[in-house]
Amino acid sequence: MKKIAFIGAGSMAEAIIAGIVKHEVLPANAIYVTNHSNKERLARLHEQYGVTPFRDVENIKDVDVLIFATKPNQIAEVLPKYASLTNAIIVSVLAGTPLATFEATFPNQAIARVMPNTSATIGESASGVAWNTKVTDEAKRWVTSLVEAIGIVQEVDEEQLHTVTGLSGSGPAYVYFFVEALEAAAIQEGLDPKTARELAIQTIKGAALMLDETREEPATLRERVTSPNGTTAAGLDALREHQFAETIHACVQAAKQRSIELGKA
Ligand SMILES: NC(=O)C1=CN([C@@H]2O[C@H](COP(=O)(O)OP(=O)(O)OC[C@H]3O[C@@H](n4cnc5c(N)ncnc54)[C@H](O)[C@@H]3O)[C@@H](O)[C@H]2O)C=CC1
Ligand SMILES: O=C(O)[C@@H]1CCC=N1
Repeated sequence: MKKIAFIGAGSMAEAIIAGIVKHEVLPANAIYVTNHSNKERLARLHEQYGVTPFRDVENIKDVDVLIFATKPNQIAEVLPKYASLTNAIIVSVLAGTPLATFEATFPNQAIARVMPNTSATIGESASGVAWNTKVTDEAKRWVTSLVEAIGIVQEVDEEQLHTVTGLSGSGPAYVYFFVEALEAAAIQEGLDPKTARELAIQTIKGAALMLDETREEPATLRERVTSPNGTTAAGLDALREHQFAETIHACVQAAKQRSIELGKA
């Protein structure tokens, strides 16, 4: 039986654990998890998902896949503790941090850099993956099956992971921010909060499902909503006047740039 271990038990680790457990990729007790010091959080993860908390590397010496999910600035302190686990496939979900950082500790091992997002919680992550040169077909298959359990995955060059982070790693937050703004605007323009929330959620959900299920061009779907000289045209004109596309470009570029900086820290 395969055994995997998470080093770091924060939002991203929990989202991946939730997805893996829900899709029964592995028995929950074959998923080991540790964190810096928060015992209550590990106990809660055990209660909620059935995963196995651990403190000592001895408990996971036969682990098949080791998933690093600490913050980028915590990894230097963490890596030496796991240097003895030379049989494990290494997976990192850290933003920015290059494969080379992991290769310094695990020079002969298969290593995958994965950039998931928190929609992994419900099996809807949009993930990117890049591999090191030591990766075998079997390791690729294994990591891919884990990442597919939490959503879809696109293979990219390592350098492109910075852009993937700016698009889909951080992307859920942009969508939530958009919904916050949409709701606030609707409330200011006369709706009550509950009605604004329900309509905003269903609008995002319906539009996302239309994109996914019809596979039509976003521009085609947009045009179908937009009657000549109608309400949507007026709304879109206001977005253009306020530099919507330029704002989104600045957003993705800033997140990409921050990923590059995190990788150099
Ligand atoms: N939150 C998100 O949406 C996404 C996060 N990521 C990446 O995932 C990683 C984790 O992010 P979050 O879960 O949001 O952070 P977080 O702060 O919630 O979790 C970090 C975890 O690392 C643990 N940790 C710190 N030092 C440790 C040590 N010495 N030994 C063992 N565990 C230690 C902490 O106790 C905590 O459980 C980051 O590198 C981030 O770039 C990637 C994609 C999306
Ligand atoms: O904000 C961050 O740095 C992490 C990486 C991608 C999403 N959250």
